[in-house]
Amino acid sequence: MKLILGSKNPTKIRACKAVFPEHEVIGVSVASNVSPQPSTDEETRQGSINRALASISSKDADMGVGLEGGVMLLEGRLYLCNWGALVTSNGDIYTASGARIELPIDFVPELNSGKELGEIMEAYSKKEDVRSNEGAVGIFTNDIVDRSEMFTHVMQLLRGQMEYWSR
Ligand SMILES: O=P(O)(O)OP(=O)(O)OP(=O)(O)OC[C@H]1O[C@@H](n2cnc3c(O)ncnc32)[C@H](O)[C@@H]1O
Ligand SMILES: [Mg+2]
Repeated sequence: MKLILGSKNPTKIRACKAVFPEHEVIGVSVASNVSPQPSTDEETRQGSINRALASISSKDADMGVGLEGGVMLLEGRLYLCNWGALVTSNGDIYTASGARIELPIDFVPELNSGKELGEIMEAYSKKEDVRSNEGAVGIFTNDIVDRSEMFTHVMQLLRGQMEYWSR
C-alpha cells in the first residue's frame, strides 16, 4: 500500500513511517490552501484536510495524509495547535487533532506582523530549523515531547479511526 504525505518535513515523515511501517510512505510538497501560518483551529484543520486531498490526487496512492501546525488564541492565551487528516482511495476522510501547548504571548505581535512560527522559534531558541527538529513543542516541553512524537500521536489517532470505521 502506498501512502502519500503532503509534506517533506522530516518530523512529519518520521511520524507517518512510525505508524504505517508496513506501507510505502512518500512525502510530496502540496499546497495547504490556507495561510502559511494558520491562526485558528478551523484553519489549521482545513489545511490538514486540503493537504491530504491534494496528496492522494497527486499520485496513484491508497491513502493521503496531511499534517498541519498552527497557532490559536484561547481566553487571551496563545497556543500551538496541530491537526491531521487521512483520506482513503474510496473517499473517506478521518481527522484528529494533536496536542496544544501554550506559547509565549509576546509571539502575538510577531505573528501579526506576518512572521511564521518557525522563524520566531529560531530567533527565540537561537537554534536553526526548529520546525524540522524538536519543534516548538520540544522547546517548550524541555524536550520531553518533540514534534515528531506529537505528530506520531496524531497519526495513531488517524490510523485507529480508519481501522475502527472500516471493520
Ligand atoms: O513543510 P511543511 O509541511 O509546511 O512544514 P512546516 O514546518 O512549515 O509546518 P506547518 O506548515 O504545518 O506549520 C505552519 C507554520 O507553523 C510553524 N510551526 C508549526 N509548528 C511548529 C513547531 O512545533 N515548531 C516550529 N515551527 C512550527 C511552521 O514552521 C510553519 O511556519
Ligand atoms: Mg508550512
